[in-house]
Amino acid sequence: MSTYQTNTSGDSSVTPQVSLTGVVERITFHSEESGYTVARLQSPRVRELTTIVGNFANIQAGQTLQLQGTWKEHLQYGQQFQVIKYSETKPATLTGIEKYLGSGLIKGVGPVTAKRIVAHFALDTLEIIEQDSDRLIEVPGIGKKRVKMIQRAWVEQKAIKEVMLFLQTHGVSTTYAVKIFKQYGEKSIAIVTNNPYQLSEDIFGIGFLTADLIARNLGVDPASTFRYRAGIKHVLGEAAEDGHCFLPQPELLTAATTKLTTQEHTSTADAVLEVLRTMGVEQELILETVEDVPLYFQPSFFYTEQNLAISILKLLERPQTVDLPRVRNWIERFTQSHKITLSPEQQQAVEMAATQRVMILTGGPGCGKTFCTRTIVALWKAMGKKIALAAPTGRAAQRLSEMAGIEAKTIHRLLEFDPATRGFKRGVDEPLPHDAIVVDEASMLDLFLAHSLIKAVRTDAHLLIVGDIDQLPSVGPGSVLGDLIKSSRIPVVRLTQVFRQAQSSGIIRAAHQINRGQYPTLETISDAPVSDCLWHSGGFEPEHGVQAICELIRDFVPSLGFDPVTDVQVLCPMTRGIVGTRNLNQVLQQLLNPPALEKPQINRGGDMLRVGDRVIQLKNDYEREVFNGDLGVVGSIDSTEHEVMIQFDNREVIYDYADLNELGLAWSISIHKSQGSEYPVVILPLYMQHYLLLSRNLVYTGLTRAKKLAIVVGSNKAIGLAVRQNQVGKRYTRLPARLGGNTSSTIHQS
Ligand SMILES: Nc1ncnc2c1ncn2[C@@H]1O[C@H](COP(=O)(O)OP(=O)(O)OP(=O)(O)O)[C@@H](O)[C@H]1O
Repeated sequence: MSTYQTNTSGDSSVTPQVSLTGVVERITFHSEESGYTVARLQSPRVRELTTIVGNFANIQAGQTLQLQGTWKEHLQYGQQFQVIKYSETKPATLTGIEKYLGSGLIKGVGPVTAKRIVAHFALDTLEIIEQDSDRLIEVPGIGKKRVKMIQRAWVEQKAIKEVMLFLQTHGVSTTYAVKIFKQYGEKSIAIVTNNPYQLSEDIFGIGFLTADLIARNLGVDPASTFRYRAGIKHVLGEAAEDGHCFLPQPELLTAATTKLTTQEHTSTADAVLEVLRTMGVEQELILETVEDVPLYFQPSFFYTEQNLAISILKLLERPQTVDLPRVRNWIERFTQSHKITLSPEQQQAVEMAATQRVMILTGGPGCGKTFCTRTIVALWKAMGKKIALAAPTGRAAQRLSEMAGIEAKTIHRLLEFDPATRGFKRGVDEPLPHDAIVVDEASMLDLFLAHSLIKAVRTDAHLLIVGDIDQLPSVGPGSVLGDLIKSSRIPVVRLTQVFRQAQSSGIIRAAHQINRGQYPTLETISDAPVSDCLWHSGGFEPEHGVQAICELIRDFVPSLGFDPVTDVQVLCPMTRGIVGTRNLNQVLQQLLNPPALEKPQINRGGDMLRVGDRVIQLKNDYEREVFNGDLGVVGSIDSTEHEVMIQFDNREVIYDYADLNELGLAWSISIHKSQGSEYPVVILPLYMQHYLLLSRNLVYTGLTRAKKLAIVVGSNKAIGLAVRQNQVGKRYTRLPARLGGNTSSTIHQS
């Protein structure tokens, strides 16, 4: 039996503490994050169920609890028992045991199996599972495989409980406790006690602040070098999340000093500098001094940037001998037979693809990048080259396949990612077998992916990098496409002419206007719109915007023949706020996928995830082969196996409950996450509440995700501000300098 203290602030001085015993009948609400729980308890000899409220680590229906707390009168819900402390005893009645076993506590045992087990072993059930679990084979319908599964799950849940108890007392939520356990197993407590900051390196979702809280609860000295090192790395990690490959010393010092100062401890720049220098000497960080400014890199960033530059220079070194008149002849015959005319810029690009090993093709929407790429692919085919097409995301690869008429792969797949080694099979030692490679949506290439790709390209192969430089930079660190162009080392063709077919599109016109810093032409919404690029003022307040978005999705969009559930994507500049993704997801879920009896759902940290919900993957998961930004739909929820099935395009992928924080609702997603994808209809809320994030390339990227219809919702002021703002999102990188490019300052902000 274990005793747990809950965090509820029961005012015991006013109402006396009393004891209460009972069996948990059902859980009304449980927050995985905080453990805050509302449950219904059946007490012996009491007819009515009691509502209990408090923080619980791992509460399950069927548990027998002994509680201490106070009675409270809740204005809305009446009398409740506010739990201060609780302990658990094993259930003692047949029904209690059955409920406990079947509550989902053990993977592999649902209510039906629980009934069978209890019918066989009666009151000895729990003792047998604990001490003589091989006997489970005696239960009809349970085979050897299931026995093994139950044995494993039983041991795991016991160990989890222990780890939970330890972590809860040190301020960690139950969700993270499960993740910590999954990562470290039985070593969890030892690792956390030894170095709580390890968690922030190993576990997705645990950052320095959570680790710091645990460390504080464990009594780690706030002035310890140990803590300072973790704080400095954390600041560099945060900078990487903002896209930087390094930080100059002054910025790093300021940020780390602030981060390391707490109520009990004041950190100083001198103290941080001392630790920073040691980290440099010990190569825990790489120090590079440029123009007298010390720059600090995480080692992997430094070496990757350096090696990427070396790989590119190597590709550029190999000369290419081509018979240019023959190429021109081929282009003439090709364009004549296909009855097309290439613009001079396009002609230049096609010739360059034959004569240069590496080149970049850039330009805005409708300028014919795809058209040109198709011609280049045809030329390469005619030259007898073995060709590969790739893009950073599944969606972008799919689009490229459709447009180019040959199979395109994600870069991960092209490079043959191996989940076992967490590395790519293709690389310097085993390069790609292709003679010519096209990589599309190159604005999404971050430092690491670009390096993995380029080092796998044979030095005698061709590489065509296609991308729109005005789009948002990659989610990951670096600004590779921009840097490659800036270095002036790689030949670039910029397509600038918008083709007639594209000129009629209001979306394309608005995108080019935004790029030039002009207020875009948007048609005010009406019942019979002419343009495909519309504007709805969205009222004065963000609340009105939410209402407007709902009405657009419910009434307007279907009136134009679009499906409100599958065709529309709401893209927001940010997560927080009333018109942020978090709130809109709640509202749109209610509108588009409301609760229903036939739709199972699970509570995930206070948010519901329901069958039919649109979801987005939030990190690269190489084992499941699902990548950051992939969209799917909740297909089914299995409360016995603790698993959720997500349908991604044509693939079903299973998630354990504990891994559900890899997913977020996607009725509304951030513009950043939408890169590389296109949707029939895009709704783009832009409000002054977003002003810190509003920028030209953000709105440009959001708008150009729309294939058939874009609706901007929000104030003119916010749209105007975004269009004028061209200076945000600068990133620290040294790639242009490493390529030996003509950069005025070598400490580069791309
Ligand atoms: N040389 C050309 N002659 C005739 N039409 C062209 C030519 N180049 C492009 N187009 C047409 O212009 C339109 C836009 O071209 P394309 O789709 O290749 O642009 P893009 O730069 O790839 O745009 P996006 O970035 O939006 O995908 C298409 O309808 C295409 O067929």
